[in-house]
Amino acid sequence: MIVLEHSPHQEQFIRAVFENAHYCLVIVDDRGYIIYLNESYCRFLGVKREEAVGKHVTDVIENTRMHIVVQTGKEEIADLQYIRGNYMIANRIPVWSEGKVIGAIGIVLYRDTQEWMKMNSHIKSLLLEVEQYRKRQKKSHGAIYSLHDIIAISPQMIELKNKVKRIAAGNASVLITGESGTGKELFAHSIHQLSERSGKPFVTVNCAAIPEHLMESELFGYEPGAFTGARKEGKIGKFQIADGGTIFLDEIGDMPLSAQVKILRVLQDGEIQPVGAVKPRKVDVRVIAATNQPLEELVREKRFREDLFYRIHVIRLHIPPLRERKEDIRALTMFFLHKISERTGKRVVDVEDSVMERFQEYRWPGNVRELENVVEAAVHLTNREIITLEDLPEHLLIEPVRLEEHGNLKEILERTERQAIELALHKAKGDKLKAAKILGIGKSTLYEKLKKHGL
Ligand SMILES: Nc1ncnc2c1ncn2[C@@H]1O[C@H](COP(=O)(O)OP(=O)(O)OP(=O)(O)O)[C@@H](O)[C@H]1O
Repeated sequence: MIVLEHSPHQEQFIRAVFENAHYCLVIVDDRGYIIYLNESYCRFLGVKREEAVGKHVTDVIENTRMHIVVQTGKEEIADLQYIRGNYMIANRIPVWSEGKVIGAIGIVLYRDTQEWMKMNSHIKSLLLEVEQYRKRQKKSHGAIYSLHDIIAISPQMIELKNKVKRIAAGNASVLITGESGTGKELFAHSIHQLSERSGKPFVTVNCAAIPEHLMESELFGYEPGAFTGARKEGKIGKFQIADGGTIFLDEIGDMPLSAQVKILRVLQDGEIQPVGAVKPRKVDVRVIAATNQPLEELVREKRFREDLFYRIHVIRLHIPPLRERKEDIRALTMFFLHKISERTGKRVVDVEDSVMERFQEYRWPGNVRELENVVEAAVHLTNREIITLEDLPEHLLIEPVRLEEHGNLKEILERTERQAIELALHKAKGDKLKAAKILGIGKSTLYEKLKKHGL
């Protein structure tokens, strides 16, 4: 710059550096939001500059690590990055000011020459081979979901996804709370995927599924001959398998108190002590825990250690139940329809308006998992391309009245009448005459009521 100040062509030089056609350039701020993307990169990614600037870099560039570089402050030189079907070479350089990282510059080199193509295909075949090994390894100890797999339209969920982007890099423990089936596991995977630990193991432990007397050896392993009945060669615990990566303690509310003390020790000192070992061992593991139980209550009842509770909920992500984010229902339904149709090869493309209305009213006690199961069952049941009320399970059509929610008696009666008609139509497989018979009313009364309820 100092040199350029003396040049009458300063602007042209700067433009040539920034907009050079041979490389792609991106600049992000300290939170990973794009503040500049050069024309080559826009063209390469197929995005408009005005749309990309201001977005989080992970929303625009595949497999980027720019948001991690601004967190770690460490430059990454000549890193292989897979973008749009090709391996590129990326340099990511943090920019510092007054002792703080204020952003980062990313440069992706690509030249459309035969040479590069040759090298690219060579790298591709090598990496394909590596990928096979990785996949095998990941199946047992890897995160398979990323933030892209979390379908979200509601502001609460979009905010949660943004929060994940902010907290993924770093080592702070995360506590994910929410009812069963809300997507806690998906979020845990995504945090790991977005973190600098993503190349290392992601190990899941379902605390509710392990009997209390086996918990310690499962988590921390044991030494050869540690106890009678132990394996001769000893056993490696989940914390050791996860070393360098992340451990996901699902259903942590079910963790016995004896194991809780030991987890506290890992969090405080980074040490584990396998059963029967004389000396502790160092491990570097990030802990993500999830629960659908009110941990605060368990703490009050002395079933969960208070000190551990504070340690694990450095960052808390609360995933709201589906009934509190109704905007997501349509998007999730369409997503599952598409996924299940593809898997089963049965073409089902939409749901009727009445089905969507029912989905919006239903309380979804099993949350997204229940919605997925309902859509799956309906796809199997239907013989049309559009799901109708007849394809839904009965319990979805008639729901118990909750006084506090469903208004006065007139409203409750109206609602119950509508549900009874829907159920009768369901049982009669859409045959209105039959449905009227089931309900013990005349055909014309049924037509009147159908009209009244907009069915
Ligand atoms: N926002 C979402 N987008 C796409 N799929 C989702 C979403 N939320 C949940 N799912 C799907 O719903 C199912 C349940 O999700 P998940 O296992 O993450 O829930 P959970 O909260 O961990 O449940 P539990 O407490 O019972 O373990 C999974 O099949 C998951 O893929």
